[in-house]
Amino acid sequence: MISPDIICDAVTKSFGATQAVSEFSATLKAGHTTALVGPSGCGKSTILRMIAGLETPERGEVLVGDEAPDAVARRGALAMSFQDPSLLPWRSVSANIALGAELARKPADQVDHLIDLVGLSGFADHRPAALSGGMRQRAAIARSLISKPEVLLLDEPFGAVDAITRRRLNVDLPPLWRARGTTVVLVTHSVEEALLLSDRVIVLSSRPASVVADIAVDAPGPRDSAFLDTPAVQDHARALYSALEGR
Ligand SMILES: Nc1ncnc2c1ncn2[C@@H]1O[C@H](COP(=O)(O)OP(=O)(O)OP(=O)(O)O)[C@@H](O)[C@H]1O
Repeated sequence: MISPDIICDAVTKSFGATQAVSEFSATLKAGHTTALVGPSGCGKSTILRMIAGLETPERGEVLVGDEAPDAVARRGALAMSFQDPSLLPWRSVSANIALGAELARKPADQVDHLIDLVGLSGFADHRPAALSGGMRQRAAIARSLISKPEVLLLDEPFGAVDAITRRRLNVDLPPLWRARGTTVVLVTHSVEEALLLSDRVIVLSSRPASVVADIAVDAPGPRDSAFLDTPAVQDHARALYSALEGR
């Protein structure tokens, strides 16, 4: 699979009188995971939605490789997992996960593996109403992974997941998308999660979002909770908190 760079060129977006994003520019490298962190309401989801082709910039441009985002989505190469999992209530967990492949016109050949990976073994035949919010979110993550997308957009994907499971998913899921060479953009409120999952963390200002810090997280090898205790990563965490606090 050849994943594309994502290029945001001076992207600006307003909703009526509310300017959500101002002149946001960044090239998000192919096969890398980039985290966007910033204060609540600063415009992170709006940036992600423009990369997904769900919102159109009023000025500037988003390109995924050399294509417009909606073209990439139409050919089934882009998947997104939202804060709100939006599963189909009449479908089982496994059928909801398979839907990610059906919509992308790809084979649904990894449903059981993904159910295991997100810790939903034993719930494959359950309907979403029989799951907790965190379990529904995990099903949505599996649904976004099944089509093996070139571009994966994750908006607070673990927000409702309990702390222990979240920690496990933070360690278990990235090897899957890294092995596939997926270009991933992640929105998270957690500095620790951003450091565990990402090659690069972009800190955004309060609304309208613009870049206030841009930190590369170079770390070959596996990342687990011990990784967060290493001096280099603690330096990154301090720099990120300073940028978030505007110091
Ligand atoms: N469809 C919309 N219509 C009107 N205003 C919107 C719309 N989408 C976003 N906004 C506004 O744009 C601003 C940025 O919203 P956005 O959801 O991008 O922030 P965020 O950084 O993702 O927030 P959070 O971290 O709380 O999820 C907010 O003031 C929000 O109210």
